[in-house]
Amino acid sequence: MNDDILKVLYSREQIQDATEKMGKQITKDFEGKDPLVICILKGAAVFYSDIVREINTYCELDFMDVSSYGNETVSSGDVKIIKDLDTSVEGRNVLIIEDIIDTGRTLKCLVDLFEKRNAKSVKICTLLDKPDRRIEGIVPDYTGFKVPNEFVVGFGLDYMGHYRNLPFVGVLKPEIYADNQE
Ligand SMILES: O=P(O)(O)OC[C@H]1O[C@H](OP(=O)(O)OP(=O)(O)O)[C@H](O)[C@@H]1O
Ligand code: HPA
Ligand SMILES: [Mg+2]
Repeated sequence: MNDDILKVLYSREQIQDATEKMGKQITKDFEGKDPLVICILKGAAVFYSDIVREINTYCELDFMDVSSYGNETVSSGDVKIIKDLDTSVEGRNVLIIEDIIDTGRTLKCLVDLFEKRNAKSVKICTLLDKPDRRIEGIVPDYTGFKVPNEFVVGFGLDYMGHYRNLPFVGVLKPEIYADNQE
């Protein structure tokens, strides 16, 4: 698996530092607000487990599974809810945790949904932001790194279901993508 990586963009240590910084700020901003901290599966799972342990105030955790990429490197634009929240967002301060904002379609759909469900506030924390590819006007409140316009994998992010377990964020060798384009 490691042989498929062309280059590492963000190491485990760099991600850890960024996560600690974001956690400190989130702790300050959400003190006394008892936020509902939502993990957007599957991509955010790895980052989520780290960031929630840096939030040093009362909060509740919940999970939602949405998907728009399937096995492609380009969003289908069709955001499907595979598993909804167990908790009501009505009157709650919501903090969405994502691995990456790319076109912004996933988050636009989620922010609209939580506003329609009468959340008190909706904020976004993302490990990675790829602003060059934005279609929807989504701006995160907490960002780990701005990434160049490349398809990245690792730390929760997949290509065809693989590489989520890499402990860093990197770029695959071009032949890996080419091998899958028939
Ligand atoms: O800004 P966008 O263009 O919408 O892309 C970002 C979304 O795409 C990926 O999820 P995906 O739909 O691939 O599902 P996954 O999290 O299960 O991998 C990623 O985890 C984000 O949720
Ligand atoms: O660059 C990416 N990598 C993996 N999954 C993604 N989903 C949106 N953008 C990406
Ligand atoms: Mg996702």
